[in-house]
Amino acid sequence: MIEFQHVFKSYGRSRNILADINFRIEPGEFIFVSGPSGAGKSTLLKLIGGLEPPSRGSVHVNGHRVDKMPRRAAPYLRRAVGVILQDMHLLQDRKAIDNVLLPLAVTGLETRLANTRARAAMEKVGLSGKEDLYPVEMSGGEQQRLAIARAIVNRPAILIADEPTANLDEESARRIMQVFRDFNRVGVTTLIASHDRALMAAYATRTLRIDAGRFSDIKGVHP
Ligand SMILES: Nc1ncnc2c1ncn2[C@@H]1O[C@H](COP(=O)(O)OP(=O)(O)OP(=O)(O)O)[C@@H](O)[C@H]1O
Repeated sequence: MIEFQHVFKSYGRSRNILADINFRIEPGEFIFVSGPSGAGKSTLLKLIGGLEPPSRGSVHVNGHRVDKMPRRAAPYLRRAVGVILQDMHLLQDRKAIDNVLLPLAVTGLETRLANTRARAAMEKVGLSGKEDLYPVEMSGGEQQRLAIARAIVNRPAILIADEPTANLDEESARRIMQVFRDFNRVGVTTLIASHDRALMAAYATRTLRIDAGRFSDIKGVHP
């Protein structure tokens, strides 16, 4: 469950990017966050992932108040929420498999088990056999799937992805969306920020839209 109550967000002394946002997302929902460039889509996802604090209001994730979480609770959130940001932050000097292993390092999982988990995550996103490649040796779509593998290796209950299909050709975008759908089908709550109308028309069941500070919660796609 994700719940925003009277959430405001500004950066420093700038205007409010988000103003009095209220919504609730039930486990297993598949949601798009839409709106023009700069509207605050990434900001909204970052609040859920605990990567930015709200200026006011409360953000609940699985019954925990993210905005009040002490620093030592951050590992909990990192495990509960898989984050795929726009710049994927893949480590270029590490092989694909080592990028996926990274989130497991902090869990203290035994090496052999960690390797099995990382390989399984790569298999789920269709990257079996690419374990030993470096990110630069992979296509844009493959790098995006690698970022997804890294986000799901800890088996999060929630996945948030910021423009995961930007800069991808149609076929790669379709494959990425299929990966999200597969996770959603087994119960993972999924939020995807996008301004690709065709993509949303094909997949959206509910859209949270931010436009010039106005927020709307729409069943299906924004008309
Ligand atoms: N760390 C930051 N410090 C200051 N301002 C920021 C910061 N992050 C975002 N902003 C500003 O907040 C506004 C919303 O940014 P955000 O990235 O959430 O929008 P977006 O809808 O995701 O845009 P895009 O579609 O272009 O990615 C923008 O005006 C941006 O310049």
